[in-house]
Amino acid sequence: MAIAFPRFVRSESSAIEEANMASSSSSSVPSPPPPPVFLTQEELKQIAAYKAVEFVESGMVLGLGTGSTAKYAIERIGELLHQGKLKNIVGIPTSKQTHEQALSLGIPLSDLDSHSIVDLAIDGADEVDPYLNLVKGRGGSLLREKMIEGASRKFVVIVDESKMVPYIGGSHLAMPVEIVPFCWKFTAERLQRLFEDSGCVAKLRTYKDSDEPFVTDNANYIVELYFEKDIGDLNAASDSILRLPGVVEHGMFLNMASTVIVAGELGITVKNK
Ligand SMILES: O=C(CO)[C@H](O)[C@H](O)COP(=O)(O)O
Repeated sequence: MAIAFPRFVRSESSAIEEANMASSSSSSVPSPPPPPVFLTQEELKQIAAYKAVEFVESGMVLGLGTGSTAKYAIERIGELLHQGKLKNIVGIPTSKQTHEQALSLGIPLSDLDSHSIVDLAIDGADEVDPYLNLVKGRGGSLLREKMIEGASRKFVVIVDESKMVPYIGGSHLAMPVEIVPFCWKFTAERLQRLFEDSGCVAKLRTYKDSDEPFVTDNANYIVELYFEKDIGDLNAASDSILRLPGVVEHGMFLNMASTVIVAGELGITVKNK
């Protein structure tokens, strides 16, 4: 699919790169401004993903993210490998779904046991706050994502602008917590109680159109936390969640992203830590 690239790219922490803004006409009659380009959310995701793949170099060990945005980055990596523009790439997939996609594209795969240091990971996110803290895992892969992205020298996050929030929990959508299935109600209640001052409601994730609990790639369940109000100190919240027996991992990725690429109607913004 042809991509309608936005008219400029803005980097907040380094140089500002503006493209296609100047008129190429030398006539004295000013040419009319170009018509506005309206991009779909899918196109924005693809634009962010392709921009992130510009960071990929031959010989790298790559963390391959999960979800509808990461999918475009993996597709692009596969394409560049086939064109011979990238060579000797090793991918470490963050989910079974991504493993399947990467296999189908012929991307050589490995794992953290064989490659404990990852050069670059590229993945989507559900929320990004102004400090580049993230919520991830609405696709259910937060544990493997956190292990692989936590082992990465550089972690590039790709989002469309709808994912930007003023504070973590600010979308009022779910913040996922992976828990063991054993006595899940007990763990869910304890999680809800931890954040009762923030109006937290904890719900077990089920499959769409079914009451069956959603089961992660690690054979665990996911409890989704909904907050009415800001949960405040994120590191304290993280510690208190992880201290609960029964919790495996949560979807707050604090201080992990090195770069966030945000694709919006007006262009791409590259935010660096
Ligand atoms: O964390 C994730 C999966 O566990 C995804 O990266 C996150 O949910 C964003 O997904 P999408 O790009 O489809 O919006």
